[in-house]
Formats: sequence, structure tokens, C-alpha cells
Amino acid sequence: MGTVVDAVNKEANGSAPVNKKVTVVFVLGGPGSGKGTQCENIVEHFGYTHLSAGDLLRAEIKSGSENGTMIQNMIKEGKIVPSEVTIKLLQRAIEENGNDKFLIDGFPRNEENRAAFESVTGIQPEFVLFFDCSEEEMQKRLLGRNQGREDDNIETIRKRFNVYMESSLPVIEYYSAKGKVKKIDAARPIGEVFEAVKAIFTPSKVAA
Ligand SMILES: Nc1ncnc2c1ncn2[C@@H]1O[C@H](COP(=O)(O)OP(=O)(O)OP(=O)(O)O)[C@@H](O)[C@H]1O
Ligand SMILES: Nc1ccn([C@H]2C[C@H](O)[C@@H](COP(=O)(O)O)O2)c(=O)n1
Ligand SMILES: [Mg+2]
Repeated sequence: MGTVVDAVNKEANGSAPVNKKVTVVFVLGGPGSGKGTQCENIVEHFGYTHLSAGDLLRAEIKSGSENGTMIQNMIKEGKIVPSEVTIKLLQRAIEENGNDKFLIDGFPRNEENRAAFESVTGIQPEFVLFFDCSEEEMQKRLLGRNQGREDDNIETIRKRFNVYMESSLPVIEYYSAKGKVKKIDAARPIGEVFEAVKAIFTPSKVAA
């Protein structure tokens, strides 16, 4: 689907440069809007690889990395981890994967994430899939998620909502001004949301 872009790593973070053509879709929306749930469906139907920035950061904590404690504290506070840490993890995951189509879920989360990713990797998203959902519904989902996440408690959830409103929505507005945002009403049941998602990923049949 669409154009491919050259992902050229400019030797940031001490890693080797990458020369790989990839298609990237950013999957954005508030905490609990259903990004991870729908990414799983997209992977199954459309052959993308799902990279969740939050999952990569949580794996980094578990791995005992030197940044683990800092990441854990920031996640507990609902704060955004410095871009260089998250970009390094995303970059490595893209490089190590044989696929050339990626859903990047929960990234970029603020202007620093966005600008640093573009300048380090050279990647522009094909488009941004935006799951729009009310805070009331997202809060209900997060409190019912039951996956043992340290940030799914009411105190951290409120902080995450504030960060989303103040830092993440402006990124969505940035891409919206470029005509790149495909907005989905994510407050509906999972199957209905996926029908809307499918319509975006299914190539349109143009008459010959
Ligand atoms: N459309 C939906 N209707 C009802 N529940 C949903 C819907 N989509 C997802 N859920 C449920 O809501 C919870 C949060 O979904 P999910 O983990 O996909 O959200 P997320 O956007 O990835 O959240 P986070 O940003 O916190 O990672 C899960 O328990 C999931 O099963
Ligand atoms: N770009 C990102 C993405 C995530 N984080 C941290 C902060 C989030 O609250 C947490 C959980 O992310 P989620 O699984 O809800 O997408 O991970 C970050 O710092 N930067
Ligand atoms: Mg998620």
C-alpha cells in the first residue's frame, strides 16, 4: 500500500546506519482507546508487524537494562520517556525484523518524540491511524483491563490523560494539518471498530 520511504539511520545512538525501505503507520489515541487490540487485528489481516512503544519499554524494564529503573519510574508517573531511549528500541526492532510494513503503536507521544524520530530515522509515516474515544470510556476500559499493568490505577490513569491532552493531541493535530490523519470512532464495540479499520487498509478497487 502507498509509497515506501527510505529509513536512513544517521548513526544516532552509536548504532550502525540502516538502509531499509519501510512503510510505517503511526497508531495513536488516548490510553485505553484500543490501539493494541486493533493492531492485533491489522497484523492478522494485513501482514504488518506491530511495534508497541509501551511494550518495548516494559520489555526493557524486565530485561534489567541500565535504563530500567528510570523507565519504570516514568511509566508509573504517566510521563513520557526521553525520545532517544524509545527511538533506539524502535529502530532496533525495525532493523531486526524481516518485514517492511510496521504499525508503530503509541508513538510519537509528544513533539520531542515526533521530531527526533523523523530526524534520526528519516521515516515519515504513511498515515496516522487515530482512535478517538471519550475519557469516560477509556477510563472504564483501563480499569477493567486486568493485565497487571502498574499504570492501570486511577491515579496514574489521570496523569496519563493529562499528558495525552497536553502533549500527544498536538502531535495528532500536526499530522492532521498535513492531511495524514485517518480518524476512527473507537468508542464502538471491537468488531465495529475493526470494520472501520479494514476499510482504511483494504486497497480500493479502481476501475481499469
Ligand atoms: N472497542 C472496544 N470496546 C470495548 N473494550 C475494548 C475495545 N477495544 C479495546 N477494549 C479493551 O480495552 C482495554 C484497553 O485496550 P487496549 O489495550 O487495546 O488499549 P490501548 O489503546 O493499547 O491502551 P494503552 O495506551 O494503555 O496501551 C483492553 O482490556 C481491551 O480488551
Ligand atoms: N512513546 C512512548 C510510549 C509510551 N511511553 C510510556 C509512557 C506510557 O504511559 C507507557 C505505556 O504506554 P502504552 O502501553 O500505554 O502505549 O509507556 C513513553 O514514554 N513513550
Ligand atoms: Mg497498548
